[in-house]
Amino acid sequence: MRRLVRLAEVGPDDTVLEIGPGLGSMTLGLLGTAGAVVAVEVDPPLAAALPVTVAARLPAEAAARLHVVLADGLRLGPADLPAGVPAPDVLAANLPYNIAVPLLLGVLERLPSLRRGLVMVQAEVADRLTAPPGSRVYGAPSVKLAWYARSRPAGGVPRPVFWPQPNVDSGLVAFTRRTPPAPAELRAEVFAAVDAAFAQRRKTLRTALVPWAGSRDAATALAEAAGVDPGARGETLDVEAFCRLAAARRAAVAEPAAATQLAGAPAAEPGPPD
Ligand SMILES: C[S@@+](CC[C@H](N)C(=O)[O-])C[C@H]1O[C@@H](n2cnc3c(N)ncnc32)[C@H](O)[C@@H]1O
Repeated sequence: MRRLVRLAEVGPDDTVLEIGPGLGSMTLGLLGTAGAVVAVEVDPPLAAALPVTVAARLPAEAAARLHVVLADGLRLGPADLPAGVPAPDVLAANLPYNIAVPLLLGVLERLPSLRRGLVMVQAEVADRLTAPPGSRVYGAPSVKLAWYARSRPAGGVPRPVFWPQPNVDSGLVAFTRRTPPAPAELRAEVFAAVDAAFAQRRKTLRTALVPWAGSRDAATALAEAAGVDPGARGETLDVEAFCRLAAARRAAVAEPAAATQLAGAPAAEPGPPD
């Protein structure tokens, strides 16, 4: 946990968002350097115990920089953040592993103040989140994270450093927010194309995109309009190519002739990112 805190490189100008502080081992470290820590805990007894733990171990000045929020990180939005505290610019967290991907993508979507972060997740999830196109583990989480941020693996965390020892390995993911590769209003359509492409990842785009495009012909036409080989698989496409696919579909739906071809294709509804 000390390594995570050190690698997060937080300073007195940073407000750190920690999701799932649990017993507070990481919170204590973060309070050593951060200007403020907003710790979001869903479990009421743990949320109540955290300020007590911190007050018992740190000087009052440091304890005063902790702001505990009793909330579900999966629904966390700006309205849940403490008043009078600068909005968090850094996410530093040992995320609950079973919901790490939707937690990460969700806070990047709903909290635009987050500029960078370092999270600990299950090792396989770290590999998937940071995988480049063409990699065996590249998938929907990789593309969706690439919409929001540049990411990189920041090292593995072997089981024996934990007590009790978990039955999975852990990995760190560092990220820095980027300007999204397409306008925000296209995000749901891009993610719908991504979900379709990876729902059948061994299939070519002309087949895998049928549920999204409406038909095989429409999927082929959209891929060609986007400058993408319809015979390629989704795992070869970067986020920019998925943006071109989504833009092609938007354009086709807006055009009556193409809309006829695309009849029956479900429109992407704005929704949660994962
Ligand atoms: C330190 S994290 C995860 C630890 C470890 N990586 C794992 O997955 O087992 C565990 C903490 O996250 C909290 N937690 C779980 N789900 C949460 C959620 N949706 N929002 C905020 N906190 C959550 C739990 O109550 C617990 O205190």
